Amino acid sequence: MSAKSEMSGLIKIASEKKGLLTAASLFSILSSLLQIAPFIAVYNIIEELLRHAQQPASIDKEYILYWGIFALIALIAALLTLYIGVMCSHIAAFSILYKLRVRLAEHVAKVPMGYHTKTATGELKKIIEVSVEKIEKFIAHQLPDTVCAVIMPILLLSYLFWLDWRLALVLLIPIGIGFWLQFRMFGNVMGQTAYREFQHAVEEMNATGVEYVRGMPAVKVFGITADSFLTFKQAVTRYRDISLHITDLFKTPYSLFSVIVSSLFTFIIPIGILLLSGNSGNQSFAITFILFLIIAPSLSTPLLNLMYLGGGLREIVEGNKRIEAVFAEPVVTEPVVPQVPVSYDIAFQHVSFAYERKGSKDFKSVLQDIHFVAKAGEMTALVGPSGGGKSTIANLLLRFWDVQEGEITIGGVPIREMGTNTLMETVSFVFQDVHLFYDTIEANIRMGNMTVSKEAVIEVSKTACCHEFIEKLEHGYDTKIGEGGTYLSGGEAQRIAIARALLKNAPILVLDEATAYADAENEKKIQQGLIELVKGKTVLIIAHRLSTIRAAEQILVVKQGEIVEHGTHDELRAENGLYEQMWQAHQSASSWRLGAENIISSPQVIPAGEASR
Ligand SMILES: Nc1ncnc2c1ncn2[C@@H]1O[C@H](COP(=O)(O)OP(=O)(O)OP(=O)(O)O)[C@@H](O)[C@H]1O
Repeated sequence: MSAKSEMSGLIKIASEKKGLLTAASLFSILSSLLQIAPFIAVYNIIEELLRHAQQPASIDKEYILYWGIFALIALIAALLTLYIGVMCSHIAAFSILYKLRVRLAEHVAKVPMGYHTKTATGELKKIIEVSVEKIEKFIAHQLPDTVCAVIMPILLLSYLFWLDWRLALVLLIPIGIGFWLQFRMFGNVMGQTAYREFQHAVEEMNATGVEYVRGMPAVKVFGITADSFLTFKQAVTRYRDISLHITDLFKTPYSLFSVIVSSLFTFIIPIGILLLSGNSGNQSFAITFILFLIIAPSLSTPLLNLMYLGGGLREIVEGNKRIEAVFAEPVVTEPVVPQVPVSYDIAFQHVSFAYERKGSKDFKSVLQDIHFVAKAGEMTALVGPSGGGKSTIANLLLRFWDVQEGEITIGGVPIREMGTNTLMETVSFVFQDVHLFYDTIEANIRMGNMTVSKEAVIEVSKTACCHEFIEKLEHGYDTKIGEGGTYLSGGEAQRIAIARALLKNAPILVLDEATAYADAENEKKIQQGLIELVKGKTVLIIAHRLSTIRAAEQILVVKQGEIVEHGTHDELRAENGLYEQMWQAHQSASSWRLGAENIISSPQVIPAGEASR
């Protein structure tokens, strides 16, 4: 991407508040102009002092006072206009930021859910927080600062040219060298690549640092061989190497630039003395020369600022690219006239699906020709080895991704024709990894249905076997999750999620390893409650513990993206195929885990994948 098109994205964002930003720039220029005024005052004061150097008594004190007051007023006005300019740019920045964040959040809510599984939450959080914050830096600071850094030297140089073109011309030499050095640092491909690599190294180090801290238990157990430790170590080493490379690359141009730009007056001293020596009686030239010596250092500040702005700009451009990448994610297509199903059979019709590999246009085929009907009012179970594609089948029902081949229908209506809202109202989902919000337990359960009574909340909680432990908490249903040390175990969180899904009372219920964390006793209780509550609903259940789906009207055995067997528990056992092997492994694992007596009727955890191997 060219620098021009990189910048155009930022300019487009900034143009949303064109009026305010134009005002900010105008005030910035005005402030730059007013900052020159004290130099004019100094020039006139020095001139008056030198003119009467032989007879100090004849110095026009009023004249000096006049220019003194002029300089003071100009300085106050410069500060005031700078303040107004900064206010305008900040108001513009924060309202743009607000809109940008809202637009991002709205867009993120509209992209297929699959996007959230491939994009790490931390990455998205960083884009919404950090990258957007950088836009603030650009609009509120960079834009007015750049205007100032460009306009101020132009105005000063014009004034100096007007005073004495020969000395001003000499000043252009170091300034020209300065710009050339700037270009060498940030403008050329090598500098840009190095800077981009440096940015990536910083991000990688931050990300792996977080991972390292999160994975501390594994690091403690596996020590320096723990993956997160090694990756973090590599990231730190890479950061060191690229920092050294950048330092090496920039050390000469950076030092030269700083030295040259900070000592502009050293360039005019020899020329000034030369001109003065050939013109020793010219007092007015002497004053001009002094003024040049005073003004030249003030040219350094905006020029040095330009250099820092150049470096900062790259960071902002990179941040903006990330924001644009989020906006470029296609949203779920919504039908023009959404259809509402009247019955709730789920049908997968010759569905094939492949995941897009991250960062490439390659696809990884995961499901091939999946064809089945999950009848309304019945329980359909998906079982099979790990990685076979069970969760993918369940996720496709919620349009996490759209299928590449075939069709998924509910009550005969293709899910693409239903509209997201109708689909979400029709299907209730309990994931293996539950997310609970930082809110009360009751609010977390009510998410599924805001209008029901407290009694109904308690009722579903009893069914999901969470009422008992909620009652034991200090504030019962009003306990805020995550506050005052209230943290729930995986099993407890899952039971709350089941209660939430039950309260939603949607005609279709999908349970993806919903009771995986429950102990055998609780699982049995939840099952009994569920049997009552799911009567009349279409249930799609994924379970590794085969005992939990024994009663399902239909069991589909999924292996390597295909349905290899289907039938009831008894039919599948009679087939003597993969299901029977899994069942046998499951049975022996249960007796091995629990002992020969089989104290609890429901067997213990053993992943089907392991069992089938
Ligand atoms: N978001 C994703 N992007 C790319 N590949 C994925 C994604 N999710 C799953 N896969 C891959 O798709 C295949 C099927 O995964 P899926 O989770 O559907 O299997 P599963 O049968 O539910 O497994 P398990 O029983 O272990 O939960 C696996 O090879 C997995 O690596």
